[in-house]
Amino acid sequence: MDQNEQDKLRQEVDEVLHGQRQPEPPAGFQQNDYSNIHHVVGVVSGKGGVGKSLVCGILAVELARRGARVGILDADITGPSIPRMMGLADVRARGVDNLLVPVLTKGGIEVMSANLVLENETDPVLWRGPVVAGAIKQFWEDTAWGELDYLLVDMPPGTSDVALTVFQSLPVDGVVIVSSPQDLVQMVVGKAVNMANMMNVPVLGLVENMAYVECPHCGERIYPYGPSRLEETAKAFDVEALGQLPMDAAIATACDEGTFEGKLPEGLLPDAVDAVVRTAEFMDALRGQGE
Ligand SMILES: Nc1ncnc2c1ncn2[C@@H]1O[C@H](COP(=O)(O)OP(=O)(O)OP(=O)(O)O)[C@@H](O)[C@H]1O
Repeated sequence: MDQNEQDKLRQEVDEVLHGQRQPEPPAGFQQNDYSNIHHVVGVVSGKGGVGKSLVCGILAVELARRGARVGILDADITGPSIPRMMGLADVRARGVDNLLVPVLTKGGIEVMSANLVLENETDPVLWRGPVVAGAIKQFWEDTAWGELDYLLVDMPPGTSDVALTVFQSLPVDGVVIVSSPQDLVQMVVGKAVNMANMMNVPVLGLVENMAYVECPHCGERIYPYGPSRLEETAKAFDVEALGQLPMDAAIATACDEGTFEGKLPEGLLPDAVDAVVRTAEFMDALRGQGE
């Protein structure tokens, strides 16, 4: 790099740092001729292990039960849990020509995940950020999704550069934020809300997972972390409260055994599912106006 180029670069960095200019986003990923994805909805969390994949799975199953064509893009490349949960732990995705073909669950949900292309489910994914971003690009550009009403993206936890790649490169209509009761207190959820706001991605609302335990005898709800702060937190960040899920050993077992899709009780998180459908209808109306 010669002196002129160095000076130009330094000036650009300076302008970005001092807020006079926005960094250039990478060009959006392109859909291929074998995919027609109408709506993309992300499921995010401020940190790992709070049940983001679980909520992603619930939304997928419930939307499919309502008759929608649904896919899940598991963008949690280094910690993919969707295939096992959906009973696909021993299945591998096929390739046709230069395209990957998503794997179908028993209920007809299309899934693409790093675990479906690795030789063994237990192989660790030790890829650096740009390689992980490349995998997400492949799962979008080089995967034959066919016609889908909804593609749910199980996002990597937290606010990493991979999460930024998804926001910047996929046409995300909105995100559902998942949190645990402790996150609501520690404001971890604020990071996820702020990230979505900074990326101009609408927040559909907030789900609180593991909010309570239900007594198996009398059905009483016990709140091990104290009274729920879902409503209060949602209000503080000006987002919708989309419901709570109990801590339930049956859910954990169904995720581990891969029987989730069949065993999931009907009608979980109805407000979250409605929010996804409403957003899709709104986006359709907007796009219709633009035509
Ligand atoms: N409500 C719940 N009741 C019982 N177990 C749960 C519940 N929610 C999640 N789990 C269990 O906790 C573990 C983590 O859940 P999950 O994979 O959905 O979290 P995640 O936020 O997607 O994690 P990661 O950050 O690794 O992507 C899983 O084993 C799951 O079965």
